[in-house]
Amino acid sequence: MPAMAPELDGISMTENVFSSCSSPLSSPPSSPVTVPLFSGRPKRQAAMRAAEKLCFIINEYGSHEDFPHGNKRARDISPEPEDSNMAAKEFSSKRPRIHEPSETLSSDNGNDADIDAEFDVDPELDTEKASAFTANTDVEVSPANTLHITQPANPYQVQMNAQNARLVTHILANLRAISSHQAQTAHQAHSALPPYTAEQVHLHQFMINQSMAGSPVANGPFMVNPSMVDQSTIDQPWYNPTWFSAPNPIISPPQVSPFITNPLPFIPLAMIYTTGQAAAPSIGLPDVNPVSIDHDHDQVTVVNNDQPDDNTSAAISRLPPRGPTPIHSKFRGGICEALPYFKAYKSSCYNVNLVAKGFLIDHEVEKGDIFGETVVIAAVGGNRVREGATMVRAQNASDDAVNVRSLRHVYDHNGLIAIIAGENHPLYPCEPPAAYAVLDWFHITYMWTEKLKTRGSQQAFFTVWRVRFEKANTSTPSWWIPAGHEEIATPTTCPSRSCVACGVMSKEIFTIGWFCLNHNCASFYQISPGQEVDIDALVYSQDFVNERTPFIGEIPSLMPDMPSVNSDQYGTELHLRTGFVCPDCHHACRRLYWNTLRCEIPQCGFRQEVHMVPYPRDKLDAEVEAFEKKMVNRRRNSGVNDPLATICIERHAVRSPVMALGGYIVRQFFLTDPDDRMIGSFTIFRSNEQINARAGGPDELFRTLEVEDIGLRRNPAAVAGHKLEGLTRHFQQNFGARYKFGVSVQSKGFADAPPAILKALKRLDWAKTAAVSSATANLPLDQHALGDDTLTDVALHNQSFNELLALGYMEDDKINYHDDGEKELGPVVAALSLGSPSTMRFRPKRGKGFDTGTRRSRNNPHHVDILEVEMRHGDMMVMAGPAIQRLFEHAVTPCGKRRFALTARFVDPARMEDQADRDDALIKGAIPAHAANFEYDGF
Ligand SMILES: O=C(O)CCC(=O)C(=O)O
Ligand SMILES: [Fe+2]
Repeated sequence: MPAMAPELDGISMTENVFSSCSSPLSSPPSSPVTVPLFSGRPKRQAAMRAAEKLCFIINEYGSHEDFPHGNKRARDISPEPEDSNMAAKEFSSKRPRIHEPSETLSSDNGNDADIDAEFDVDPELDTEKASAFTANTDVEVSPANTLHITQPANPYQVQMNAQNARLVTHILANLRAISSHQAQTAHQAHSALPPYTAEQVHLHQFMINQSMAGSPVANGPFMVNPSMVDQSTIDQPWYNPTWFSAPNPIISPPQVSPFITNPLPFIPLAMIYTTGQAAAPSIGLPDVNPVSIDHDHDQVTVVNNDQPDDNTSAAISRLPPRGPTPIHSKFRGGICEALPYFKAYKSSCYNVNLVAKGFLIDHEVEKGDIFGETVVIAAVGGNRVREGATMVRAQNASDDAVNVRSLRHVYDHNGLIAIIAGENHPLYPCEPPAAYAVLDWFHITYMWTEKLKTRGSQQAFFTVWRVRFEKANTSTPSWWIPAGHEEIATPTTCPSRSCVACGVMSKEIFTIGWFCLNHNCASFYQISPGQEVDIDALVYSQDFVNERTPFIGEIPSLMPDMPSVNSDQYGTELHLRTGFVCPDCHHACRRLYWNTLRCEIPQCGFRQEVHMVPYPRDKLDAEVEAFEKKMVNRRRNSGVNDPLATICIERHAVRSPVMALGGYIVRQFFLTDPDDRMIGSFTIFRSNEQINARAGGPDELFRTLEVEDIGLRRNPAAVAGHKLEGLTRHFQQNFGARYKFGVSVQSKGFADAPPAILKALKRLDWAKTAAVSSATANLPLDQHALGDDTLTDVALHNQSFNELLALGYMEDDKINYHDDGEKELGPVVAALSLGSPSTMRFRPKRGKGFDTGTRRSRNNPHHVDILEVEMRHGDMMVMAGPAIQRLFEHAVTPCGKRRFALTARFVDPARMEDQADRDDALIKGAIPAHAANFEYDGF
């Protein structure tokens, strides 16, 4: 087990300084490297673009000669999310010189738009980098579909076609990862890494094949040097020798053994080659998390920087942990939803009012970090700066950074903090039992600043804060230490001394002797006056590592209480909306279902009903009263004197007079395009007590949905199945034809829908007809010809709805800006609001030519809202005109603890690509005969 290697480059194992990463391979690939891909039908454009991208990345991230030892481009790896696109954009701006043997490479089936979309090509971009690399690069496409990519000393041949474009992207990601490895190993000790298991190889092949789905696999690229495979694993029942040599690799689901926690461990493609030569695997320490999730909104925004898997440490085999984890999770969302002491989706430190509560240690590790049995040392602060296409930790840590202040508070006040370990921590002492596992409660025994070298630079330095955590309860064994590998350390005391220059006390933490660790002092890192410490020579002293400081105080349980409804609660309050730790298997679970707590581990099967208590009328009234007060102020401040809208830019939301339709008070707004042409209508139907109280009306529907299980659940909205999977913030159940809107929601046919759903559908059908007819009547004559051509097409607008999406919102849930403009959708969308009041806002999309002013949000300028409408219990709204969805986006924010929205659309089977989908839509969208009992008359 590499982490246990006794002596590494003069650093003893008890010091734990970077010991786990190394290469199992020694021989560099011979030159030229051949990256054989698939042969098949040539597609000139795709091949050329892929070649360009390859050239760019090679140039940017290191040549093949770097692979085994070089680190010249190491700082540029693992770009921030947006940067993977940037790289693609940069490479495409200037093309390498390309020689085309025209006789064989006709672009008969080329589709540039598709290819550009695939590579995020932006031909406008021009950068110095791109010109620098193109100057040195020649690409030749040979008649045999082989690309010869020539740079000084870097000849490549790539056989490719249009279909393997994605695979090329995959390879490029790996090339970068390999550079990452170089950067790290340059600083790290080397020891033999166990070879990959046969299973891991197979999994990787499977993953590549998945990404190649649909392409003709004529000549498989997957040949693995048998010396890289752990021979003892190849006689496992799932082993198939053809994985390692077959020209047509098996495409079958991998059989995941229990010891691989992530179903698709990421094994660097560079180990799969045909030359018989080995390249170094990527087990480096990526700089940044490749996927970032914005959880502030209901629809999480995930920016995927790389392959959705950064499981680079999967290739390291370690001993199993000695004991079970107190709490573990497959998902970061599970940890954040279930644990009160860690709710940081992006940061490593979670604080409440500047007091740190939980700390995540994962792949972002600096030299000198420790993951030990009792002591954990981690770097914090040291802001990242952009270096080329990458963010690197290079700025001095600020004393005022929130994380630093929050940790400092725990240190100063002798508090406790929970540590959670991510599976990619390169120093994980055991086989990580889960993507995330709670270690224990720790206290902070020292905080100091250190000087580190900027990656890839011998001269540049930056300071980080460093925190030494010590396990609070040392009488219980640490589960993460494999049995038989317990520490044998005699507790010591680390000497400390005050600095004569600044008076601040520093511990003597390094073997070379004492020096000042206060980065604000002139003597910082001066071993003697004027003499700088040699950073490369720094090794923690035994006295420092083995120092033990008993924790005095009570140590709470790590296990949070199960959410349960008490007498004064109703089931949808914020604190009941959280995840939970499964009492049976201790998996930290997200709250997936509206009225059930279900463990996310299928084999566990834990399930507990949540008793949803009907939300009392007086509570709803109180919500409306508070909402009303807020809105009155809003209207006053925005200068809008309208009983239904609080924001209204008249130019883009032209108001009709207030009307009465059925029993409702109705206001219609015509939304306009940048040239002031009316392109759609938005109609709000204000309900009243009489309408609400009628049989089959909103009161009855609300009461039914409150207690009936209609299947509401949250669904993955981003990187489904990945540990960073993002769920929608609200709960959904679709009825009728399936509505594909980026969130994967299954649909129940109307024949199986509860009466409440069919009743709502009939009401919405009525509202649609009423809204569209009055819009046609209200639309000024001179706008008929100017507007979107379908705006006045009543027949088109009158298609009966065949789909209804039920949304459930608990306290604080919402739906962020989006459009309902999927290509299968008809031009009208109608919704019925039940329960807590809410606002619905519209704003122009970016890049559509609107000039309404912008609002800065998280450094992203967004157009301001042009319309904000209030929706209360029983109200209905209708959006009509497809251009509304093309030009505007809308968001809904409920202001209360329980709201349902029932939104109906027409999903056009004729516009579905797949016959099976068409058939399904026709069957599920068919309105059953008994729905005729629920016809609605508008009162
Ligand atoms: O919650 C609502 O009222 C509307 C939801 C919505 O915009 C949608 O379902 O697309
Ligand atoms: Fe919507």
